[in-house]
Amino acid sequence: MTHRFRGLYAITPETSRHSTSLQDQVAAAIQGGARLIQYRDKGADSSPRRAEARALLDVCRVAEVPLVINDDLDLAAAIGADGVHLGRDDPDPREARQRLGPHAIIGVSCYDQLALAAAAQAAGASYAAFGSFFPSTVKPKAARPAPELLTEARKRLTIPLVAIGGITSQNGALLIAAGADMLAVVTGVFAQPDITAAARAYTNLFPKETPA
Ligand SMILES: Cc1ncc(COP(=O)(O)OP(=O)(O)O)c(N)n1
Ligand SMILES: Cc1ncsc1CCOP(=O)(O)O
Ligand SMILES: [Mg+2]
Repeated sequence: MTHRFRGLYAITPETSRHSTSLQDQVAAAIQGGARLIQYRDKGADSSPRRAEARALLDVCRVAEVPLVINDDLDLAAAIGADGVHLGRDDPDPREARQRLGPHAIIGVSCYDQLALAAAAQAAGASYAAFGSFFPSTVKPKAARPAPELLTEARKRLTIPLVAIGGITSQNGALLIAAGADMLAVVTGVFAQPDITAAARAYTNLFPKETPA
């Protein structure tokens, strides 16, 4: 069986609200092999966000690809999403685990800090995310770890490792070689004219797993 946390992790862009179009974009990313989808909307307006998240959950359920909600534990619980991604300004991972249950995906941002990742693992996180490894227009002020952080994290942690930030299909391979299980990407997938082809280019960076 292919590992659940291996491959492209596609994170939705913040665009004007056209939920049909966002659904189509996510479907295209899944078509290109995305293994995990995150709905990331930093807007304050919770009502359209709920509708959009529900619509994406429909797409993800049909494709049997998990949907994670960024920041908003209440929204994740309300729509029955597969999990939530939490950063330093977000709810505690222990609370999320309690609310969403033992099988939920609880992702935690660890920036450039191994200590945060160790704490996240102890708190029941499903994966630890590090980055931004490269300059990102989505989060220009993010911490900038070296890829070697992934190698160190691999030695110290047992949970899967997600790399994020300015990742392209050219620079992604070095992060996988350093220890990343997943590449989390916004621009390199969703700002491209052919989303499926763009997603496929990341998917192809991961060696195909042969059935046992
Ligand atoms: C997979 C993944 N990694 C990191 C982040 C960033 O989370 P956070 O630091 O909470 O910042 P916002 O995304 O909420 O602006 C993420 N969303 N996903
Ligand atoms: C949410 C987030 N956290 C660190 S970098 C980043 C944005 C990633 O977007 P992109 O893949 O376009 O650089
Ligand atoms: Mg956050």
